[in-house]
Amino acid sequence: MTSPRSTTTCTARRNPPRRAREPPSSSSSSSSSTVAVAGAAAAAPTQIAPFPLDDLLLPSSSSSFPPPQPYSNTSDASLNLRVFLRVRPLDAAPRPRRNPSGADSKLLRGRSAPRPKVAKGKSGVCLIVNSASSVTLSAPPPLSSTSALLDSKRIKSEVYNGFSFVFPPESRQPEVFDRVMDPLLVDFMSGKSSLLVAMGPTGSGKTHTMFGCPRDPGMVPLALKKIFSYAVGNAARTTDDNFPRTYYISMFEIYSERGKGERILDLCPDGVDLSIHQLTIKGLREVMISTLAEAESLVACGMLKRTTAATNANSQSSRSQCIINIRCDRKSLLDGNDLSLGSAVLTIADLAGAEREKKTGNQGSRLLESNFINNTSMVFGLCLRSLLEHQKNPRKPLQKHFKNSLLTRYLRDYLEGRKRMTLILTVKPGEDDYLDTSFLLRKASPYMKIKYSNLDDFSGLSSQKRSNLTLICPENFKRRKLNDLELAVENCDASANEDSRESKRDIVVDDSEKLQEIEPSQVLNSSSESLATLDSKVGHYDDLYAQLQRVTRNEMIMRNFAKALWQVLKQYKQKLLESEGAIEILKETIGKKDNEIMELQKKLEELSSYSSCQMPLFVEEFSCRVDDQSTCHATRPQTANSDTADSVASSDSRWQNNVEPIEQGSKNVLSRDYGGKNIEFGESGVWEISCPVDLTESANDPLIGSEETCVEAEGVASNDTASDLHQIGHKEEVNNSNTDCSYSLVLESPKHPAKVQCSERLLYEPHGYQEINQEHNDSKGLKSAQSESMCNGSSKGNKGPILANDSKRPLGSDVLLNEDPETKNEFQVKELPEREKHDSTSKPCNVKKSKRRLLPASTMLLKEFTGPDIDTDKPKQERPKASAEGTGRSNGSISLIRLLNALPK
Ligand SMILES: Nc1ncnc2c1ncn2[C@@H]1O[C@H](COP(=O)(O)OP(=O)(O)OP(=O)(O)O)[C@@H](O)[C@H]1O
Repeated sequence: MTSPRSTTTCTARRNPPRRAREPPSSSSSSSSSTVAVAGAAAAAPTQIAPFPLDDLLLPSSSSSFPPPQPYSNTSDASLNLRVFLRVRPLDAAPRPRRNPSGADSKLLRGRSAPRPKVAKGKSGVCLIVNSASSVTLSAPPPLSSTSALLDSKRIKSEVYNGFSFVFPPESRQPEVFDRVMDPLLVDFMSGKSSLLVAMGPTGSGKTHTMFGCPRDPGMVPLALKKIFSYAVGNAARTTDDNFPRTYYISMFEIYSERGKGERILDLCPDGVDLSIHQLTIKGLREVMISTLAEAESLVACGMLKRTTAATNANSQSSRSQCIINIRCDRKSLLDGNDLSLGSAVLTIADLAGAEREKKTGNQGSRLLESNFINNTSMVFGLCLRSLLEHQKNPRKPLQKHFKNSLLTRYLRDYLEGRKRMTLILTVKPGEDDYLDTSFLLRKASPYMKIKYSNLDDFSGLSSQKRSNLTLICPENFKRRKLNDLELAVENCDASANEDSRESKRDIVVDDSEKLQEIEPSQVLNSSSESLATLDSKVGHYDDLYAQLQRVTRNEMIMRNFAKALWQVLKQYKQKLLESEGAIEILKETIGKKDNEIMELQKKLEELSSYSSCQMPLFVEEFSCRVDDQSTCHATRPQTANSDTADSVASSDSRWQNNVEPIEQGSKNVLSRDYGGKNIEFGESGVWEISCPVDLTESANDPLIGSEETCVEAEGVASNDTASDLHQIGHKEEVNNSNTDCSYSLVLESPKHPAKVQCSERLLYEPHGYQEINQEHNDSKGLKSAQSESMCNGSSKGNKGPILANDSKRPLGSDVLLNEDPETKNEFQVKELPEREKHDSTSKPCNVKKSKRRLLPASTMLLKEFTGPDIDTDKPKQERPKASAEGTGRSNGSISLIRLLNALPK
């Protein structure tokens, strides 16, 4: 640590040294006191007399403002961030400075400082101070008629209020000091760290406010002056505070040279480039000061060293973020102990002002500096905005914007709300400055809503501790360990009463509330220890108390976390139980299904026993019986080569050809079509129609049983309807030998001829065909006619019209069979002209396809047996081919036989 005297001979690195001027004093008395202070301080030791808080709270002599109140004494526990606004005088145009010469002037090397451009004829203002906390910002009138039109809908003026105080242009530095700096000083001397930041566009007066000039000193010189004046004043007094304070100053700037990243420069004499680690800057010199003169000299050297340059907006524009730290350390020197009782730091930051390239006219490296300055300002604003949003909605995480610049990394504690900060915004009220001013006010005015409710930066002085023990927290207790503190307590109080100490420690550790109840006077009376010793003990109890609070807070956090974890585990357990219940139900269902499968397998095994039996031959039968007992009966014979699917197909065709009208007595069957499933009745009467089994359908799929039964009737006469043809009943017959089966309908056609669509498909495994016998049975006399099945060679694939030319038909009628190209199985039956001549009673009919398809129960049952492999709705071509092995019989067919046997007769 360099002594202050050695630092007075500093070497200005960048800016040439200014001519030292006597700092002006507000009054002659203060001036004389300053001199006296300097003289006294020169002879005084480095430790400065204690700082009485009461003196600070006295009305300020330099102004008529009410006495400053320390922020921490405000009744509002969650004090908002204080945001002051200072409006620069409009006519305080920056005076162009002479170009700094010499090697120190790196930034202005090789060119003269440009004169700031002063707008001509624009003397209007855009900012008006309404009250002590409110301003109105008005947009300047548009320059052209076009922009006037465009801007006509814009908001002309905005009111910003809620500022802690608005300093009008005519306000003086001491007024600003009283409002802004004095309360900070009170806190600072009370052991609380704080930060004052000046923000604003370039040339708005930040540096002027913070540092001022020798004739008009700013916040820093005035603060130093006040600190040392009180220190010296109290040194002459007798005071009960035996702990003198020591003050240190450190200064540094963060700058960017030619855009090569951020750098830190120690502004103290002989300072070098530094680096930042966490919140501390490695190698930063801290100069202990004991007099005001030393402090002012040190600050002046630092300001001369600071990087500045001339721009169009400011002849001496700051090109870096400048930070000054004033630290107050308090130590106990009693009993030979050198024990730090805590320290507070007052940080003052003068940020470089945001710049617009258009205004500053910066180019080259100056433009790169502008980028760095604007970027830092933006990051600083982002940090505050994030803090505000986080406080509004704690679910929003506090963004880590501070990582993006060295300045914000250094000020992290303040930007995350752990330490108190004060903002002073500086603006220019000119119309030309409207954009800059508007931007700053819009961005920074919301920061007033930032609250300080959880500060962890309290370091105590003895007087403060005695009055409010619960608020005291050491400045740097984070860096201390509990064991060290206990050891320090023992060292500093070797002569203290052991019992008293133990009891106090127990009080602190066991019950913090009891500690608050201890009156310092009682402690003093009951103990022979000196006040200083007691204070040191209390300070260490505070450390313990802080540790205790931290442990308690951690315990609460862990407890809440455990509770939440327990709830989650309970929910998982409940879900697990539900899943186990569902698994049990599924197991039961599976067991039932297994039983059913077992039963079905047994049935199938029984059915498979039929496989050894000889499969009866196909019998296709068509019978049509009328009410007068006459029966038309057609039987298809078994063909010789019916073991194959082709033979079945051919037999199908023959059967189609075999469809013919049958005339029986007065009842005339005009036509019937097994394949087309159309039967037309020429006259009224009661008809029983027995639809035979369509064995041809079974040819391709032996697994399919009774496929469908469609019955539809409608009258053919013009006025008839389907209701004229009544279905009286039906029956299904299957003989015991399973060789034939039929589905019979009893229909009544009382008035007019009608047509009936009727079909039943019972699918057997093809085995063979018998000869077809057509019989006509009549109760009065048996008329039988046998005919061979006719095959005109058309197969299933034959799509052309088929002329049924069966010479052996009883009535010798020709029927034209048109194969439906879609289904290939349904045919339309039309009578030939010869048939019309032959039968005068016949009428042409309009054959319509069946529109209603009914699945018989047997089909559905068969589906149940055989499963999804059987799909009767599929076209025949898609079904699996039947096994050509005529001897074998599939399970489906066997199941079908059993089903048919089970049908009610
Ligand atoms: N309140 C004021 N009263 C009188 N003069 C002022 C006031 N504020 C600023 N000025 C003058 O305006 C000029 C620019 O001020 P200053 O250098 O402080 O601006 P700045 O905001 O620090 O700019 P930059 O960000 O570029 O450093 C200075 O010459 C200063 O004397």
